[in-house]
Amino acid sequence: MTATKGLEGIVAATSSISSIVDGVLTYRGYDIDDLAANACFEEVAYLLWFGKLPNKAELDQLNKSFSEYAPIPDELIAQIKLYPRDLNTMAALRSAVSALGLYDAQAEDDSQEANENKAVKLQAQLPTIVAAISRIREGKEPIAPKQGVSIAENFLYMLTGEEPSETAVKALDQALVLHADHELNASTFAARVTVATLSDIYSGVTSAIGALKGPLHGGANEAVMKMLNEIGSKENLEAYIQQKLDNREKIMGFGHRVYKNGDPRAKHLQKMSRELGEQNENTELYEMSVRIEELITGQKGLRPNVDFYSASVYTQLGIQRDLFTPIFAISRVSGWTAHILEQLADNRIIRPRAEYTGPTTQKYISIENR
Ligand SMILES: CC(=O)SCCNC(=O)CCNC(=O)[C@H](O)C(C)(C)COP(=O)(O)OP(=O)(O)OC[C@H]1O[C@@H](n2cnc3c(N)ncnc32)[C@H](O)[C@@H]1OP(=O)(O)O
Ligand SMILES: O=C([O-])CC(=O)C(=O)O
Repeated sequence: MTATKGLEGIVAATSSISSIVDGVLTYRGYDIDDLAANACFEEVAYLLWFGKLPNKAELDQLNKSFSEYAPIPDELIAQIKLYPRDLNTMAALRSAVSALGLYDAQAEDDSQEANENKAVKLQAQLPTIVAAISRIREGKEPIAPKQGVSIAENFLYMLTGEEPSETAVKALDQALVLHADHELNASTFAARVTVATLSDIYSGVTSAIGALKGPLHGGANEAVMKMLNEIGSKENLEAYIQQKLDNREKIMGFGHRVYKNGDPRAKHLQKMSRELGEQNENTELYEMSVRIEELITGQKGLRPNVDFYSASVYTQLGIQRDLFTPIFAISRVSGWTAHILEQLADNRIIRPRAEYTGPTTQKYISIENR
């Protein structure tokens, strides 16, 4: 038995949700470029869960369910108020989603119907939880979700209590579409492993949030912004990057296990970053990002992934850095739950083997003789 480090190249599941073939990403057979240009996030969530684009009545019904489920239990808000103010937002989200399951009477109902309903609930409630965490840690009261508006608009509204601009809603909506699913990435795999033991959907999503938090995965978008902040201005950029390269440090937001010739989502986020900069009449963050890309691609041959330009996009939308990865989760919960449903529809426990490399033929030594 020989292990493959990081399971590189191992095909560990069949899936009909999303695919990456020759650098082209599709959700249920629809090219991500097509969806990014034309679909709203709610349609994409429906597509991921149910395998087809919704018609008008189906989308209206889904939006109605999102509005109905978006409020979170008062008990959960009370718990979030007990979290430390200097919390890590992803740790708080992980804890809150785990607790959310306690307040769902359907949590242990493992019928397909109940699980589909829980997927919709989780999608509706994650934005409310993230906005509540953000406000409560600043000593503010959470803002109740609005009825009848999109997930992107509602989230931005719940952060500040102000009506977001049409540009901001459109940009966030497109970012949500781009982040919704990505085949067997680490967090989705974690979700599938968890529910494959026939554990519940809240446990699966809690596992996934824990996996997404790390800087080698979803946490990279915050790490990119930290780097841009550390660089500070264009004048410092070349020396900063060169030093990182000389020290053989990783440059966050670059490289990918599957894409070796570029992540198809990055160009959309790059365009969004440029357009937001032009509208704000300040393109410095965008220009710095482009220069970093030139240097890293030029010297290392590495291309930006989805996390690289999302950092400057979210910052230009006025969103705080430590909400970037929670926003990723707000989108990806659609994909996680679609994969959970798919796993459960044809389940087998996921239990690979390990190649043992420890000592052998040891004999027990009594404690006095050690
Ligand atoms: C949503 C997402 O999860 S997208 C990914 C987000 N993560 C990041 O942006 C973090 C930075 N990137 C990385 O750490 C990696 O590229 C990963 C985790 C994305 C992929 O990891 P792997 O598939 O294991 O790639 P691996 O680490 O084998 O990279 C191959 C080589 O490129 C180097 N490399 C990969 N990414 C980077 C990077 N961002 N900066 C510098 N060097 C890098 C590696 O050090 C390795 O070099 P070596 O062969 O000399 O040791
Ligand atoms: O697929 C991966 O390994 C990481 C990624 O880009 C994602 O989850 O969107």
